[in-house]
Amino acid sequence: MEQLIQKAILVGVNLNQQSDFEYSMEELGNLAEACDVEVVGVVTQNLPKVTSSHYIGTGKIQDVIALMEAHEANLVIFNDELSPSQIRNLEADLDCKVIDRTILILDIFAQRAKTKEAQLQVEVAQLQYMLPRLIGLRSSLGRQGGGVGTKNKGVGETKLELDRRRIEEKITILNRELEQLVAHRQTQRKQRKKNDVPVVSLVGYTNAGKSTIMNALVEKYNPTAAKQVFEKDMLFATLETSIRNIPLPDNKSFLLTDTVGFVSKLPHHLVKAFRSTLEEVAEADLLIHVVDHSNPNVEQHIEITNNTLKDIGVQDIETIYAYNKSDLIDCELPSVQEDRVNLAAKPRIGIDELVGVIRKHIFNDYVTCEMLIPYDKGSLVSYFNEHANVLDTTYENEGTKLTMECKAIDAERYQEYVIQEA
Ligand SMILES: Nc1nc2c(ncn2[C@@H]2O[C@H](COP(=O)(O)OP(=O)(O)OP(=O)(O)O)[C@@H](O)[C@H]2O)c(=O)[nH]1
Repeated sequence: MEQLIQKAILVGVNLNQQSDFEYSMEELGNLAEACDVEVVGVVTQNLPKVTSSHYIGTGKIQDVIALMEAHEANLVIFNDELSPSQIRNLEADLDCKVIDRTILILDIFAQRAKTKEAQLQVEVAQLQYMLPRLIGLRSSLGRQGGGVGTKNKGVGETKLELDRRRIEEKITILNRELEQLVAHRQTQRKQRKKNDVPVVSLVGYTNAGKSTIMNALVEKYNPTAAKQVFEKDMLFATLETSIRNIPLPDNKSFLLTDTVGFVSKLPHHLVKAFRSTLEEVAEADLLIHVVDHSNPNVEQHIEITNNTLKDIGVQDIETIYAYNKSDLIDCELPSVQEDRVNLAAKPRIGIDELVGVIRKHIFNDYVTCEMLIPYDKGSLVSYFNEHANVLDTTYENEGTKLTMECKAIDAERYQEYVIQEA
């Protein structure tokens, strides 16, 4: 089927002079591009309060019509979530399809979802969004085909024909299917906890380079591991959580997880639907907050990520900052300052430095010590060989002498054998 080229006008209302308004419009443009929509014009309005019937004032509607005619646009995208009646009124006046930021993000997620779990999560979010809008949508069914792209494989015309009850039933069925998948993942997570391997989670704004950092670490420390994770220059390339083991040369290891990237105003239904995926982050021992150092909006990206983390209940987890893509700007590379590393994951610069900072955090409850363990306590030597980082073993008259980095708690427990502690 031939794909219609979508040319869009973006519309935003700056309520009470918000300081991040311009940035939020720029982000809307990026989201539209991620959906293969060409942005041909932008209309903005400063308002103390949006109008309940059309969101923007009548004069601005004329501006939108004029721009649409000048650029042959066939789509109008609003920067905020619209009510069903606003969409209906706007479509009647503008005589074209009108969508909002939420639908746009849901659309991108629908296109990107690859695993069964992500597909179910997106579908639930789409149906939840549609539910209160059903009445409004029925009257303009022909136009409101659930998003911008013909590629959208989520809620399409056929689904919109379902009545409210059938949609509710569908949501229940999907949630049940999801529960089973989630239960499986929770079992795996419990197992990991039991194994006592620290979990480190990559978080950050979409496209910051999380997957690239993961691939760089896997390539260096675990090259025989499963396939590389998907890295691509597009928003929300990663929607699913991938987990890789990172074994370090001194027998220590940690698990690294990569998950969905964030963007401002991430739709509420979507965050809710993805909660199970994001739970991985909530249970991490350490977060690596990845930022695109070359992006002029880096401060906003950090704030958006921190706010989203707060929304999903992730607080009080130790965090280090990875200023990625530092090759694209003029700065010292690599460099480490306390909990921050400047690196460039793509050309593989600063990976060791990042691992150094990770180590400092996750293995910081270890102490270096020497123990002299009597020969009749052979099982203790085996224990340390398994649970500590043994640097040297010698056999003395009185017993086995281990020089090692062990858990501080073990050094305390077996204090009677400690002959030297650093
Ligand atoms: N120049 C440069 N480009 C990089 C660097 N790291 C990543 N990139 C590029 O940035 C783009 C995004 O990288 P990803 O690793 O997919 O980003 P992500 O954070 O996983 O993205 P989402 O899945 O959208 O959350 C890709 O085109 C990468 O090749 C870097 O250090 N330098």
